[in-house]
Amino acid sequence: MDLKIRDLHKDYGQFPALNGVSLDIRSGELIALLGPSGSGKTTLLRAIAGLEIPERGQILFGDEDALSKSVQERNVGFVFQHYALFRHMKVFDNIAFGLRVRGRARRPAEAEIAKKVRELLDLVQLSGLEARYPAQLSGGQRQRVALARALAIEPQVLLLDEPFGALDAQVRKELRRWLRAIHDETGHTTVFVTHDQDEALELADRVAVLNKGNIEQVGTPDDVYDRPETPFVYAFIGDSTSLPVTIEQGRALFEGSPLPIGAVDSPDGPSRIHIRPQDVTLANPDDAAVHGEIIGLRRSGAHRRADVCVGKARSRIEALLSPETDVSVGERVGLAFKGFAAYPQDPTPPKLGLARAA
Ligand SMILES: Nc1ncnc2c1ncn2[C@@H]1O[C@H](COP(=O)(O)OP(=O)(O)OP(=O)(O)O)[C@@H](O)[C@H]1O
Repeated sequence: MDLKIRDLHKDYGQFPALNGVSLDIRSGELIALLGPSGSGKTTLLRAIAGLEIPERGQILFGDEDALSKSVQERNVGFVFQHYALFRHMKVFDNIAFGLRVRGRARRPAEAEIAKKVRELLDLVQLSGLEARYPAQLSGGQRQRVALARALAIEPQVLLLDEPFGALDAQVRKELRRWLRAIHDETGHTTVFVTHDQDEALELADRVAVLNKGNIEQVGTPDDVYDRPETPFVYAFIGDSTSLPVTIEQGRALFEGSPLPIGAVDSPDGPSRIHIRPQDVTLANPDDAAVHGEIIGLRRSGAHRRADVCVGKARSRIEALLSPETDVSVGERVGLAFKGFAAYPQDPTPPKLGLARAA
């Protein structure tokens, strides 16, 4: 079942939560809606489910107009961040619920429901726990029950709203891999809301990056990370810091001096050079065009991160260093850049570059 969303608008009073969103979701695809808090992810998911009525636009399930259908008719499976399991029902009955409440004509026989529930318990690796109540399960187990319950109705589309948001980091990571494996096994068209970029990049076939009710970019994890189309996507996905520059005939001038990053394919005028911490290397301060003072050093997983203050405006540039790098706070260092992105003040189009020594 593929999904087409066309020019969707949803306002809350004067506030446009969705501002003309268009998105094609392919059958069997796992797509992540990624964006900061308030960017419209949940509103878009709820509009697909039929829980929000948009002011304008179109939602097609295959070739059928979904907006003229009720929530029930759309037959979507929904999993929320805060497990909405029925507390007074055992795991088995929670999973069976969606099948049991169907009208008589569509309701399977109880033996068939039991078979389906057992298959799902197996799929979500909870066999043996069917007689427990939700209160007797861990958070991760409850979310797996919620997923089994959503899958029981054989939904046309599976919608997941930060399903692991309330869980601790280790459990989140495990469930992420587990969800991907289940998706590969069942092949449901799945829309997954998250504000966690690692989760989106690791899990999804494609990522739609939302900002202020608009989609800024849709692409594979590699597309959005390596080829961000807007400064927002560059800054939101992956770490980066930036320097104010002036572009003059393809050269980037930082406080009047040319940066040794080669030609910048960007219009003349004020601009910013954005740099990822892993693209910053330390150099001899007497030879480097950009130099500054280390104002902070901290351990970050397998690396060390250094904050370097550069120029008269004391712009902050972050560098990712090997833990053995022998530097200390207060030290003067030079900086070289292996890669960068330049965005004119008027933010399109982006120009990504590989820095070359001048
Ligand atoms: N029922 C409502 N009434 C008024 N404003 C709302 C309502 N629901 C959402 N909004 C506003 O619409 C915007 C988008 O909300 P939405 O929940 O879709 O964002 P989100 O990207 O899912 O955020 P989060 O990651 O925090 O859940 C927000 O600014 C929010 O305050």
